[in-house]
Amino acid sequence: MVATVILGMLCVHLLCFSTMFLLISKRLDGNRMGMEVFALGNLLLGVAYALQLVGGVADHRAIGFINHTMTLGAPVAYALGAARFFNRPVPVLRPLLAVAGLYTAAQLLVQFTLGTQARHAMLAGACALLFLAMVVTLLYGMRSFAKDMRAEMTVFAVLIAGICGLNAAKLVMILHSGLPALDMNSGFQTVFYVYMSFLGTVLPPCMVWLVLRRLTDELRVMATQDPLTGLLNRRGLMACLDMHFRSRTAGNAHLLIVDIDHFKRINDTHGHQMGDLVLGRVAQVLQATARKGDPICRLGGEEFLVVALDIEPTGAFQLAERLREAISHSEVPSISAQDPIRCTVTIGVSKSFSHPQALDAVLQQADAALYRGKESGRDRVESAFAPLPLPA
Ligand SMILES: Nc1nc2c(ncn2[C@@H]2O[C@H](COP(=O)(O)OP(=O)(O)OP(=O)(O)O)[C@@H](O)[C@H]2O)c(=O)[nH]1
Repeated sequence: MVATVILGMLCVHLLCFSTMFLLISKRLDGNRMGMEVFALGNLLLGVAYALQLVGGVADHRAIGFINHTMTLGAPVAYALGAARFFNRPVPVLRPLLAVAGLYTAAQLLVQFTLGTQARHAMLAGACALLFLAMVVTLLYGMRSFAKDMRAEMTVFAVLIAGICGLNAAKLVMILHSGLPALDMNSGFQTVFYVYMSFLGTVLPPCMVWLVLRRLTDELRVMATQDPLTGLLNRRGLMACLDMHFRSRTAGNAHLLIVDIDHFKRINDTHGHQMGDLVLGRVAQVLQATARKGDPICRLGGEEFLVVALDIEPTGAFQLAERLREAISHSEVPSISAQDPIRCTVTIGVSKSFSHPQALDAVLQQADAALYRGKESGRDRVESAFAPLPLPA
């Protein structure tokens, strides 16, 4: 009786959360993060349990076969949904239909050769294996594709290991005691459905949490990154500097403004699309040439900022020279099969600074130096401090 009531509540739970997942997936235009597939998984399991309530556990009519196929289809759907959550573009309907077809055929074969007991044992065994595969994938994911979600993956692995163990126990009990092991009044069935009900309550909020995490991570990136070049934007740079100067050991920094020369001419001659490629190339060269860890940002248009951290004025000037030279030697293949495009940059270097609030002041210094560089003929480095002799 207890297990039957729990099963009924579990049905309602699964179907309600199926609707909720579907609504969430409709709101997630573009990347649905697999929510529509999780909705399908819940629907399959909810309907399977509803059929079980109607026909009884050991039903060997058509309804029992459909129930088993749907029960097995649910974890397959969850696994496909998880793959989509981790950006694997897996198909859903075809694999599910294939599993349904194959499993129904296997059920018919087992039923007519070995009987109902073997068919139930097969379901418990297949579910245990599927859940075991999920636990292994989750443990592997913690070390590879889901490194940033270790805590969440651990929770999922522990919860799914529980249902894997219960299915394995069910298999052993069916093989040992036959169909009476499936009696809804038995202690085992009560434990089984209490645990399933616990999963049905705990897992959906965990799923919603994962989606929320993904969305907030994406928002954070969008708020701090320049979409064209993937470099930081001004807000991202401020956050980086805040973090850097919070450290007690942080030394002085210098700000470099890098401005592409005659960029308007590149746009006018080769088109805006080519101009965008040049911006991307300059961004790559800056990243490859500057020291690892030095924040680089696109200020807007054809202006970039590089913050050289923990550096003396001579070093900052030398870095600016290195950047200027690397950019003047780099090429962007032309879309229209003409000669590759080259560009030069003029760089203004600020005086040293040691706190993030100085950003506006050092920007002005570097900007004034940049202006002098443009006035003096471009493709050069100017600094806000006294000219330094460059090493031979
Ligand atoms: N392709 C492309 N062009 C942009 C973008 N943002 C700004 N621009 C263009 O960049 C050009 C900047 O021109 P100017 O400010 O006159 O500078 P410049 O031609 O590089 O001249 P100097 O800096 O004096 O050497 C303008 O034509 C803008 O339309 C962008 O995201 N993509």
